[in-house]
Amino acid sequence: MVPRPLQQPLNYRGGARLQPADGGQVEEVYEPATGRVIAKLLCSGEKEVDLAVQSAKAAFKVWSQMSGMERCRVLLEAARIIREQRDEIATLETINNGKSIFEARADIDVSWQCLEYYAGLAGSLAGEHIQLPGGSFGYTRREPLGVCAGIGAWNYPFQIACWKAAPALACGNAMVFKPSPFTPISVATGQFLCHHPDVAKISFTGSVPTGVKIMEMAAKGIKPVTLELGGKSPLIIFSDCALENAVNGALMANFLTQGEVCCNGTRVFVERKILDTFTKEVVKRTQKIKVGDPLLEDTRMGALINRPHLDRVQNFIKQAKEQGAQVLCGGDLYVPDDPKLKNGFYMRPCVLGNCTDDMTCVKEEIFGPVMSILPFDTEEEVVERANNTKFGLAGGVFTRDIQKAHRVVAALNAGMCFINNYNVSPVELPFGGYKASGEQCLAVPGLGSAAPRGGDAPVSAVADVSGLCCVAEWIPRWEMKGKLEKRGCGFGKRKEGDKLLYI
Ligand SMILES: NC(=O)C1=CN([C@@H]2O[C@H](COP(=O)(O)OP(=O)(O)OC[C@H]3O[C@@H](n4cnc5c(N)ncnc54)[C@H](O)[C@@H]3O)[C@@H](O)[C@H]2O)C=CC1
Repeated sequence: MVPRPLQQPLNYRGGARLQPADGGQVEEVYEPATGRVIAKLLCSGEKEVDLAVQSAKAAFKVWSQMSGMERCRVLLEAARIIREQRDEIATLETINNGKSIFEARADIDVSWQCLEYYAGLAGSLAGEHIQLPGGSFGYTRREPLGVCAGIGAWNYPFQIACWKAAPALACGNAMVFKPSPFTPISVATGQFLCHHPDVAKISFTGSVPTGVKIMEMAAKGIKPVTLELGGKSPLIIFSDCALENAVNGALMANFLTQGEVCCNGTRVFVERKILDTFTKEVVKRTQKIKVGDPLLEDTRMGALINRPHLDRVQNFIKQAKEQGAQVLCGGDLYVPDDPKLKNGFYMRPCVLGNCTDDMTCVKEEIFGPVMSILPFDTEEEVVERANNTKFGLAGGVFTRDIQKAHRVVAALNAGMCFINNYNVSPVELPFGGYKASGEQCLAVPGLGSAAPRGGDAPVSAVADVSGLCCVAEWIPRWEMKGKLEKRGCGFGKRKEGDKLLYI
């Protein structure tokens, strides 16, 4: 595992890679798999942010005047380049993030598919013609906002950049994107962006506390924001489920990307009648997950993002034990045999039993590979408990009773629901949540129930971006049954009374 040394500066603006014009504080970037420093990052200051925004503003003048079809061609070309370099980008993503190469490849596929999807929409964005009395008429135009700022989290670095950029660009906006390097200066960079008078909209993915700050900053400039924040989603397993599929779903819902996924279903409610059987099977399967070098093809769980985050996840487990939860498997640090990985940030995936709703591990987002199992007795009870959270990002139900399935997901206060499946997010569907999970969305007629992610037009709302799980490839990871045909079981939910069923 030899990462190529960075040959060029990281900042990209005005068509070239450049060192930041100011800031200049050096931060070390770690490789999660080995714990070693793989790059030194020169942080960007206020002047650099301004130069990036000015560059985007100049690009906006040209880009916004292009027709949708012209923008479509450019986006398709970008998608093609990413597709051709998929393996190389995925390798860098794995080195950078610690997730398995298997997952990283799927993330890159999602990224180019997202660009293709919005390229396809760009040519058909249109306003409306409205008849008025006496033969008069009015019309609406879809207009881009200007320069949009995208601020991303670290768990899906490349994908988040594409999710935010693709819809913004398709609609004629320009974008300045700031990834997450985990530094105080990077926060300042984000703040400069949010406060910049030439930034018209902010699209943010990250934690709830930062989301609150972003909203406060945006309010000062009266800028629209789109927030994709954290979650603590419920996964409800009824006794009439197909057990093996439900077990697979629980693994998928908890251990994807080392558990560092906002929409993971980490509160696993299991109907008491099957609690023992289900738990035993989940533990057995969890113990078989291959943890280790993320660049190896058969690795199914890589390293967590960094040491402080690993410590944080470990603390959640310690606290869970103190509060009475029982560690049924995993939760301990893992040191791979390969000596070059011995300083990596690994842990074994953890299943917690004996959990109750008031425990910290059940209430707070851990953002690591920790599943909490909670028994329940009735449908009414479990729906109430599932909704008893400050979050509302996703939810899942496993049952053979299709009426019950739809009844329960309709009752969940969650932006995305899965039936007999989990973490399937085709690009055509909206992605976002309720309550502190932060989505602010607008339905877009003609674009499905898309929600704006990356910048949109004031008179027209805009396109959304959704992550696209490459279903056919994802599912075999946990050996879920059904593969593509299971797609018919999922659906996205935009707001009450406006649900999008997809078949
Ligand atoms: N709902 C969704 O779609 C997703 C949500 N997330 C959430 O993201 C969180 C983990 O990501 P982190 O990177 O740790 O989140 P974070 O909130 O610490 O940082 C996110 C980004 O905001 C920047 N930032 C931090 N403080 C800022 C400030 N005051 N002003 C402007 N920018 C600032 C960071 O540098 C980074 O680029 C989890 O809570 C997770 O649930 C992650 C992925 C997807």
